[in-house]
Amino acid sequence: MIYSMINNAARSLLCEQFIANNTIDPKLYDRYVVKRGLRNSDGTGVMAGLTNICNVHGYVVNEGEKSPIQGQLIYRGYNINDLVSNAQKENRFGYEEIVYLLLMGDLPNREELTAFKGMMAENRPLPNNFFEDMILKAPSKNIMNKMARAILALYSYDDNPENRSPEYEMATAISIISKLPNIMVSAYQVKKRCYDGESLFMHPLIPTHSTAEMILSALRPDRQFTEEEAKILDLLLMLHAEHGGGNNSTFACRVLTSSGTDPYSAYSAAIGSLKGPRHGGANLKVAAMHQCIKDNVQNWEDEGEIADFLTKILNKEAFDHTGLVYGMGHAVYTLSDPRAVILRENAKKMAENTEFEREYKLLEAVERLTPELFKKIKGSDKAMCANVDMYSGFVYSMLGIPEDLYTPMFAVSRMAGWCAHRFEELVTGKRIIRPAYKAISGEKKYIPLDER
Ligand SMILES: CC(=O)SCCNC(=O)CCNC(=O)[C@H](O)C(C)(C)COP(=O)(O)OP(=O)(O)OC[C@H]1O[C@@H](n2cnc3c(N)ncnc32)[C@H](O)[C@@H]1OP(=O)(O)O
Ligand SMILES: O=C([O-])CC(=O)C(=O)O
Repeated sequence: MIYSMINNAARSLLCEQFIANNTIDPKLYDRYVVKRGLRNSDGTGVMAGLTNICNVHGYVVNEGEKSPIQGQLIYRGYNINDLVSNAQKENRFGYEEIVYLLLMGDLPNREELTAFKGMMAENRPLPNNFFEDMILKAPSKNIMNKMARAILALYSYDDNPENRSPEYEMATAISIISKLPNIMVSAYQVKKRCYDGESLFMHPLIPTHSTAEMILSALRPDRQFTEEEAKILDLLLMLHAEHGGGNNSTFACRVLTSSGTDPYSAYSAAIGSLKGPRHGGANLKVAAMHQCIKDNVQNWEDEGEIADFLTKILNKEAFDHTGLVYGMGHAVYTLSDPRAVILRENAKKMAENTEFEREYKLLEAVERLTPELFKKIKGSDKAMCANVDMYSGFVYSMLGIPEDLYTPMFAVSRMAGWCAHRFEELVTGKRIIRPAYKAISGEKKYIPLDER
């Protein structure tokens, strides 16, 4: 049921008027040299700031020409491949170390890491009555929506939410990063009870758990999980934690921060942005698209048949009729997104000799076939690769994590990056972010009501 009391006929009429008065001729963007989506004509982003936090490296510009390269992701100077492989070599969880690295600016030593993990564990519980008042009441079918509202609601539980001192901001950031997984799982349990007719259970937290272990333990009725499962979830958390200042959600966080507003407003806005299907919400869309391909392609090993269906998607004749192959394409990466490379390898290993193997091969065929089809259909020479959202949902599904949590898991991890960028904006930005819009409306003489 829609709460709006505007009937269909009125809605159509208002929309018609809106469209008639609001179309903008695409040629005007060129005439006024407007950088649509804050992009230069070759697709590179307009430089909007400086950052110490992360380098997303996806192409080189040589004598004015953009050349594709294999993608690299560097957190605070450390290559993501090194961060991941060293945590794996030492057989330990890596996400908490990455949170420390992003917030504080360098890797923690053993004592610092132990103390930080303790701080995160202490901060996981929600304030008194928060679950009853803010999560159980007014549930949402969409966990991203509930998480954004829960973060905003935390403002009321903070004694001094307008304190902008770095010490206060740091404490707030650690508190929110630690609480968000708990908020996510709680919101999901309530959603299942209210909308799916399932039982609600709320296991007590175990303070010694890493973030990945806490999530698996809280989600499963019997609290059981294997070490291997927890390490894969930890890997997903490490890979999603940060992606520079220009991605849509981080930029949203920086835009809000630059106005001087409170952290709860800035972080909830970032969650709202990440929810979008062209950003973090793409992992959910990939799952739906994968299902649609499985339903419509009879022989999953027939590349011709898969290519025909992808052609229909690209021509807006199938799936959600947007023409987008979700999980493909990136604003920065050209030949590869290093996160998708790592996730593909892990997805392959997990699926081998299991019921998931055929599905993995189908997804991999989508990744392989789409770039050529895209070039042919669009007549574009844009290099296109799979992005982080291509395989993440599939890995979550093999871990038994429900689709409702695909994008929320991304938000839980990325909160670390958003917090680091908020600090950087507070400390180094010092200007309200305020680009310009060229007005093309012209001027009109006011007509009195009776004469219109
Ligand atoms: C965590 C993340 O946010 S990763 C990205 C997740 N998003 C997705 O997977 C959604 C699918 N991909 C996309 O929509 C895009 O590739 C984006 C948003 C990720 C990046 O977009 P950009 O590189 O900036 O490309 P841009 O938006 O300029 O598109 C250029 C053209 O290519 C098309 N295009 C880009 N990606 C795709 C795609 N995956 N499938 C079909 N067409 C595409 C666009 O529709 C556009 O067509 P148009 O000129 O007819 O309007
Ligand atoms: O960088 C981007 O535009 C989107 C992305 O991959 C991310 O935020 O992880």
